[in-house]
Amino acid sequence: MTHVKAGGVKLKPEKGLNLPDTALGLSPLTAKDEGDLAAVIGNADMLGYSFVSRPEDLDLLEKALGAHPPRVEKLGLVAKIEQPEAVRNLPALIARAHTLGRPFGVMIARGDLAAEIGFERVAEMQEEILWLCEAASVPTVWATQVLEDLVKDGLPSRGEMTDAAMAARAECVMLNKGPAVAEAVTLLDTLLARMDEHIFKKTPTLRALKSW
Ligand SMILES: Nc1ncnc2c1ncn2[C@@H]1O[C@H](COP(=O)(O)OP(=O)(O)O)[C@@H](O)[C@H]1O
Ligand SMILES: C=C(OP(=O)(O)O)C(=O)O
Repeated sequence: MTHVKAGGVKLKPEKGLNLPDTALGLSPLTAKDEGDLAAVIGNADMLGYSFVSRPEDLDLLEKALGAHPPRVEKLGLVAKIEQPEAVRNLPALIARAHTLGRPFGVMIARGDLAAEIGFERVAEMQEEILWLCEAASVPTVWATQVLEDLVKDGLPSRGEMTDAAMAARAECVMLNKGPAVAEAVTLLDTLLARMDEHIFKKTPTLRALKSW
């Protein structure tokens, strides 16, 4: 441990650990995930795939889904982009996803992404993900800590209002759970409607892409 808030913090149980400089060689599809697939297929409209980083990861999931015939074409797939490798491989991931014949989207999973690439690089990588996805007509989800102070404590910070408004550049926004999540939905609705009149997506400078 090299850095901690003044006064210290308690590590909560079952928290994940990120080891950004280590190739863990973990599969993004665990035995538990495979066991849960039947319930997902039976109940959900889409499936969020955490720590997907290579096109082969998509094949792995597709194969596991194939074990539950008939094929559910309509089950959407959302690739949660949370590692530098996933940003680097995003064009290949999108190309492979387009062969699968199911709705496909990308989540900018800023929680793990920040832990993996460093907080100071998140905005930059977020841009890169938005550019690539716009070019490929892949819908994006602006996720993690959106209006977090409002959702948790009932009052938004100034900074998070701007972040939430900028979410208009994605096709979808994810809110995390909390007591004031209903207020956040109402506020987001207003904010995004205002931004709709204001901007259309983004104006990329199309600099050379380099995720890491
Ligand atoms: N580099 C990695 N770091 C952490 N988890 C990984 C990694 N690669 C694959 N995984 C898999 O992803 C799972 C974590 O998924 P999950 O907890 O759903 O993540 P999220 O934070 O996106 O919700 C782990 O069970 C693990 O098997
Ligand atoms: C969306 C994310 O994952 P989780 O589902 O763990 O919040 C994230 O890491 O930002």
